[in-house]
Amino acid sequence: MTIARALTVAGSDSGGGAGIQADLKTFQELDVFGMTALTAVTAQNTLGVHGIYPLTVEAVQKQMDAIGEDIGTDAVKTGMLFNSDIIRGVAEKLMQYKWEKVVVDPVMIAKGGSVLLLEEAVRALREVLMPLALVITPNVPEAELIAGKSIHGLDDRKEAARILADLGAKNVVMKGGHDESNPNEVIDLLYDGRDFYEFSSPRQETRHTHGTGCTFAAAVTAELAKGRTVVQAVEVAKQFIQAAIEDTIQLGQGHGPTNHWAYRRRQAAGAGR
Ligand SMILES: Nc1ncnc2c1ncn2[C@@H]1O[C@H](COP(=O)(O)OP(=O)(O)O)[C@@H](O)[C@H]1O
Ligand SMILES: Cc1ncc(COP(=O)(O)O)c(N)n1
Repeated sequence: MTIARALTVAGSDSGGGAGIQADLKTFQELDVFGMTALTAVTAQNTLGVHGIYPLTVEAVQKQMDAIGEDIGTDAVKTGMLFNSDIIRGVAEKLMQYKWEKVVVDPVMIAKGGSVLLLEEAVRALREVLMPLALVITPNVPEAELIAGKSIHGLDDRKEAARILADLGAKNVVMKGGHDESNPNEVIDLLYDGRDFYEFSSPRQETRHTHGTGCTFAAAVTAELAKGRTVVQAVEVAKQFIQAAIEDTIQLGQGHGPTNHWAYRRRQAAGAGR
């Protein structure tokens, strides 16, 4: 039996809702063999980030070497990279192993406001990592910072997506969770350098959105690993995150995690009908 493989290069969330943990759960649910290269350990729960312990560049690169020299991977996702040294080290390994299906989730700030990417690292993200991205998945505040442009509504998002594509990302998925110009739906916007595609879903009234960005990008990565096109991968990822947000699980006292089982359970229920 052959199985699609995906590697996530990201931070650990002890609370299990975001970071490496969200990525692995999502890979597993989408039938992809998940592997990890940790960049930082966070002490985190639904109430916030209580400690950040970055790893050395050597430790990050050694983990990527361990995968590159043996198992190999069909796709790679990057999440929390924390500083410019780690970004440069990761970029070096992506090039060395010629990993081309690279999904960059430019994680910057946790939902509670904690900084997951130092300010000094934004330039490296823009100059070194973005040109290696097959897909970049910023939320609106991240897109504003990278593009250097404030965003209010869909037209601004389109313009910012063009700026990000000019910086080298082959596909830009600008997620719509933070776009409050539309109270009823959440539109994730894909720009492939030529055309725009909109993926819309009803906006859910919930505070349980911890790890939504990680989960969405991990689903894109898993589908790319299986050989889907970018448009197909985003389509599945949108359904995956919508199910994960709708079928709430009640954990913790703050911004709770999403339900990583929901998509598969819905598929199984649909198949049984
Ligand atoms: N309230 C919501 N209702 C439905 N989908 C949402 C909601 N908030 C976020 N999403 C979805 O979750 C994913 C992450 O969105 P977003 O909040 O923009 O990014 P991040 O989690 O990185 O801040 C996107 O696919 C978006 O469509
Ligand atoms: C280790 C880690 N990585 C990423 C996020 C961002 O989470 P979100 O998907 O909610 O933006 C997080 N809170 N912790």
